[in-house]
Amino acid sequence: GCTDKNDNCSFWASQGECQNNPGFMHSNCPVSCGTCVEMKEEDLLLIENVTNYGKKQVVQGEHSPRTLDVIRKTMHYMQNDLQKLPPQVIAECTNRDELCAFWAAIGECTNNPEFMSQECGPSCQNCGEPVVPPCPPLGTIAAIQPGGIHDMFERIVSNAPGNNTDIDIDQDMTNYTVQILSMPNEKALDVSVEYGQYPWVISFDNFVTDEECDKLIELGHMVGYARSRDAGEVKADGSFEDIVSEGRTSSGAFCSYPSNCRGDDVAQRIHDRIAKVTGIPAGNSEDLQILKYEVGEKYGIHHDFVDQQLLHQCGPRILTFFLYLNDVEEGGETVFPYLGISVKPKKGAALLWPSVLSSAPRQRDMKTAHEAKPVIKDRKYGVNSWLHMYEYVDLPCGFNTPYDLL
Ligand SMILES: O=C(O)CCC(=O)C(=O)O
Ligand SMILES: [Fe+2]
Repeated sequence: GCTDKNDNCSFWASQGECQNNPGFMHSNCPVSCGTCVEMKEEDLLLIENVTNYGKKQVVQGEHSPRTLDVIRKTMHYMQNDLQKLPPQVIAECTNRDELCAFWAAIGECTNNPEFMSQECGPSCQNCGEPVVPPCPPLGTIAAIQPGGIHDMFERIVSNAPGNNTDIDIDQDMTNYTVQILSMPNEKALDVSVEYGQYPWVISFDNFVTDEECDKLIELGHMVGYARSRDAGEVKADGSFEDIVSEGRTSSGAFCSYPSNCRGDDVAQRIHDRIAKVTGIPAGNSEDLQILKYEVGEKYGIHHDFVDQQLLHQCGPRILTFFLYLNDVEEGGETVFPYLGISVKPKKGAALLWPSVLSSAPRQRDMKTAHEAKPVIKDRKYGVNSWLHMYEYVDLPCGFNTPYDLL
């Protein structure tokens, strides 16, 4: 029958996740999303028949018609086309997950081809075919070329209005100053030595006004700060366990359009300001993740780069723009253990660092692993803006659902 598969379903639904993350929600929380459907006799038979080719398929929610369509095509493919292929291919061709047909119906065969070919050959009707990595989506271009991160940081440092009185600040810009916490030495421009080089890390003062800080905190409360899920929980596609916030005990709220947050004037102004300073379009930023740490809460050492996103249309996270929304009496520092950097939270301040190498912007820069120290006295509020290589907002980012629920 039609049931919710997670205790948090009704909470997530109340936060607008049915609209925000329909892929994940409609298959896991159909009751809370109100998307259970009555199945026809012939459809039930179809679902029964396709179990000859792997796991029984889940058909639920508003995507049911398209999911059934995939199953019909799967049956035809398995009974006709597949039979012309070598026996080893036939033997390997099976749906290994109950969500294969659903994923195929929402476009994952093209958005996430490596995973889908492995797990869901019948549903994608491509058993034995070589995997073609996804092209960058039409109409968007890579935000950063090799060397571009280095150039960007140099530009940000020399253009900071508070450091340089020649720069006019327009209406929505603040009079921020910039300090360099880490930068490559001269040889950084020689690509071949970059692995041994230090990355850029810079901090900003007065990047966000007091009023904007207060508004962002309030938006977080409006959306609702949800406690991070425990590390090790199996994700919708079963493969993200070790990426998930190892050691995060704080709470977070994603400032999305469906939760009436991303469209807010202040949220938009912050996205625009970050875009103006970095030169990376606002659409390449994930929804602002507003964080709340109570006394004792922390985020253990981790890296913001997510390997699986290399296969997604949005591409990897290339930069983290982190905002501090309040002064914290004690604790709560952001620490980069490999760089000897420790930053104390300060209202309106910000921190910018790359997740990737400037010379090879699809490769993780291990040196920017970092942690948030436990808050000792007070409460800490912060914001993540994760900037991607490609457009994030208007195009599907493969399986962004599991991250969006962190
Ligand atoms: O709270 C901080 O200082 C850093 C948080 C962080 O690294 C993250 O959320 O990925
Ligand atoms: Fe982080």
